[in-house]
Amino acid sequence: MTHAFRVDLRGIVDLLSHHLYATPRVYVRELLQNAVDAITARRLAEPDAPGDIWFEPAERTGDGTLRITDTGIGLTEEQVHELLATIGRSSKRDDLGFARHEFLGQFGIGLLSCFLVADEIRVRTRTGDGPTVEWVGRADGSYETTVAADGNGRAAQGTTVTLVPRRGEEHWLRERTVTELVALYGSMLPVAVRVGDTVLTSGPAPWDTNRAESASARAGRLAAYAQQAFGFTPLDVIELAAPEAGLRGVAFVLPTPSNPAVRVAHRVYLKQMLLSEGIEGLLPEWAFFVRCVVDTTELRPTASREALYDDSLLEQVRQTLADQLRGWLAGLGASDPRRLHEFLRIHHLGVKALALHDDETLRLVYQWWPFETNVGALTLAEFAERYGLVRYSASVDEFRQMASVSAAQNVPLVNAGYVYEAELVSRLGEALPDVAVEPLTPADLALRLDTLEPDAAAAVEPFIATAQRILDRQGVRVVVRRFDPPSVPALYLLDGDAALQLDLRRGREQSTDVFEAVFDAFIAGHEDNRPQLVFNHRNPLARQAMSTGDEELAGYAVEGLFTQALLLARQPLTPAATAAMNQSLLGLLSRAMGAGR
Ligand SMILES: Nc1ncnc2c1ncn2[C@@H]1O[C@H](COP(=O)(O)OP(=O)(O)OP(=O)(O)O)[C@@H](O)[C@H]1O
Repeated sequence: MTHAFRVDLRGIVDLLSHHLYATPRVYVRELLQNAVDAITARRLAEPDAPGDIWFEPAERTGDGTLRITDTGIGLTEEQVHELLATIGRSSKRDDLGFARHEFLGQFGIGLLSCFLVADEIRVRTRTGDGPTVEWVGRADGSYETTVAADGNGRAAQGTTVTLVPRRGEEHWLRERTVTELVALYGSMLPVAVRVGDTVLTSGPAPWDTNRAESASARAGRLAAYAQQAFGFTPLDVIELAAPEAGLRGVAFVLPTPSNPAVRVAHRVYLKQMLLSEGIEGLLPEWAFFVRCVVDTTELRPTASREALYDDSLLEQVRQTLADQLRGWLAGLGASDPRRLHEFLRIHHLGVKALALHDDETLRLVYQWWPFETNVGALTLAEFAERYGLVRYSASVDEFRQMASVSAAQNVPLVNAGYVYEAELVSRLGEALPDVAVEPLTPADLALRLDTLEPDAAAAVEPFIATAQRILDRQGVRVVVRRFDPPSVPALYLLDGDAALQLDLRRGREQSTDVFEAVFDAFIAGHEDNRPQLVFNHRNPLARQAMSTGDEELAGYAVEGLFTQALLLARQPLTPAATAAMNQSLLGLLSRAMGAGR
């Protein structure tokens, strides 16, 4: 024997309230939507039928209930049983079960959201010349249907829904809340919506064009809209259109930096009714510098109406809108460089992220974004024009170590150590074939420092041996070179490999016996990858330290110059380095004051 499923309405309401809808506010949206759909359905056969929706909040009805009346198509008694009392049944799907294009609803569950705030839903409805049908549905799952006696029916075709509040939820049905929610969801609807005596529909969408309006008046109006809707005055407004999804709208460029890790939520209307203010995924991830408001006729909502269904149409729309944002950005360089500068100052992170995948944006960064270099702030275009080769450091630390020395050696250097920059600069070579780029690491720089003449090299051997013995415990390799500027006595050079080796050595020092062998395996064969301390033979003080016969003094000088070089390279002082600094400072002080010997 076949049985039909039975549904526990209490369970369903709990499911809706706790898992489907984010807030009870949506009950207003669902009621509005049903009223609009009913008017649409009536107008299919009767194009001039009235289109009015009227909310009477608790203060007005006087008995704590909320009434909402529409001039829509209404329902017959049979339809009431079939549609109102059957969860999941909707009149807005075609014979094949697809959502019908002209309607907002489709799932056949929206009315249930009223149980988030009401214990009882009463419907009085009349279609054509038929009798008025009354339906009362309760949150416990029971319902009754009656046909109103002659003389007690509705005067006109349409439907009135009355919500009897649930205990503790009465505030949802009061005038202030209802007005706020109707204005939020319904202000752009093409039918007249009233709460009490106040009309809350405010006509066309903000982005609709009006021939009588000047461009600056339009810009001012849209800016005012952004201020009221989102609380900021946009840096610029970008027009959006994706005809494949019947989508129109605007993107407001944020006037302050936004966090790229946080996806921006957009305000999306579906057939002129607000779907949600928190729709994500409308734009590609890199577009975190705009907030949009759009209306679409074709994109599909999920059943909760809190999100858009992520299908191929949405993917296509994302591409279309991405192209429009890119086009705006590219055009700004030509039309309004000042604004572009301002935009880049605020949103360079987003633009750089985009430039990683998009050549046009990469060219924009190349042309307009000022990089830190060791010859002042320059755009890459200016840098390439002046020096031919774009030599760059891929880390801020390495740039700091190399900046002054490489400048003194006529090696102009770009700091590409900030987020995305190294990848961007290295991509320049592929995207712009005329631009030559080359990374520079401290190890490369060390190779460019002049070695000593054989005699001089032999003379400093004993010093190198002493210095190396002292600095072995610091994990650095001692080298003597000649380089500019002569004012720098010693240079601490640490590149990526050396940094890894240093970490491994520190790890080994702190590890237990078991892991020592593991660390050793990684360290083996990489002894020469230690950071280098390069003494400058051109620096008088360094040379004095190299030639003094006083071994104690030389030792203090080595430790002192080492810690100074470490600090100049903005490296952290390890306990061993701190000990070396103290020893050197105290030793030198005591020598200077003649207390030692
Ligand atoms: N004001 C109304 N006038 C006429 N019919 C209505 C009205 N409200 C609801 N109905 C009927 O009841 C059905 C169920 O409504 P419900 O809101 O639960 O679902 P839906 O609007 O079809 O879909 P969705 O779950 O996407 O909102 C509708 O399909 C419609 O036929």
